[in-house]
Amino acid sequence: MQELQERTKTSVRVTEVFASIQGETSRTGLPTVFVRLTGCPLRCVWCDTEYAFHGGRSRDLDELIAEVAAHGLRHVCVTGGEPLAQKSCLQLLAALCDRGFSVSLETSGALDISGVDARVSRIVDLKAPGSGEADRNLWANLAHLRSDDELKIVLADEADYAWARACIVEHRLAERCPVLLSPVHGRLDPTALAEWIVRDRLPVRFQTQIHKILWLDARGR
Ligand SMILES: C[S@@+](CC[C@H](N)C(=O)[O-])C[C@H]1O[C@@H](n2cnc3c(N)ncnc32)[C@H](O)[C@@H]1O
Ligand SMILES: Nc1nc2[nH]cc(C(=O)O)c2c(=O)[nH]1
Ligand code: SF4
Ligand SMILES: [Mg+2]
Repeated sequence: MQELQERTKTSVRVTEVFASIQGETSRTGLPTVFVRLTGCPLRCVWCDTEYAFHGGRSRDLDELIAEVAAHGLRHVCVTGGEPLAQKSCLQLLAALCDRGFSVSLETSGALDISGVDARVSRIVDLKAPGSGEADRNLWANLAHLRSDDELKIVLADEADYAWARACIVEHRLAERCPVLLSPVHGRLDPTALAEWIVRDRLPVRFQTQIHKILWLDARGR
């Protein structure tokens, strides 16, 4: 019996668990526990989290949730790597919701979001051409978005901005959920992006990664 229980225990591969200030999305500024899952099938050229592509440690779900709870915070952000690349991520998200946490998920937009627990706020990236991964966008995800989800487009240059603007019109993105536009850190001038958004009266929210103002590119922050 003991042996059977061991075998049926759910596990998930994790790179790091840490407490920080949420640096992105409309939850920006909230003290949050981050659970960074290992592995990603994409290779965005500007990715700031390449250290999560490999390695990590296989963690039992109950034990992982106990570690999250020990931080004593209400908000939890599951990210990666690409969290949805591991099937057990869906169980992790549901279990965190069951435990009463307010949960957000950061996902690339290349994997199906339809199986994610409805209590989770899903932050879905649309990959612009400058990422090198625009072919991976799963456009069918758009139909699953709810008002408490968010779309995020990270922009490397003005061509990416023009692409994002066209997408917003063509796919009526702003009618589905809030849309965030973010500069690639250290590459696109945030002021230029802010000015384009105001100039074009774009129905989006400008964001930058505030954790990089606070802690630069430190890991686990
Ligand atoms: C590291 S990813 C992990 C989650 C998922 N794989 C994704 O791409 O959404 C978390 C967020 O960081 C953003 N990001 C990664 N590198 C960045 C950079 N250099 N500048 C700005 N945002 C970046 C991604 O676009 C994504 O929104
Ligand atoms: N402080 C902080 N906020 C974040 N929001 C989303 C992050 C991510 O890597 O997905 C992140 C991160 O890595 N650090
Ligand atoms: S999908 Fe996310 S984790 Fe994967 S390479 Fe792109 S930004 Fe990095
Ligand atoms: Mg990050």
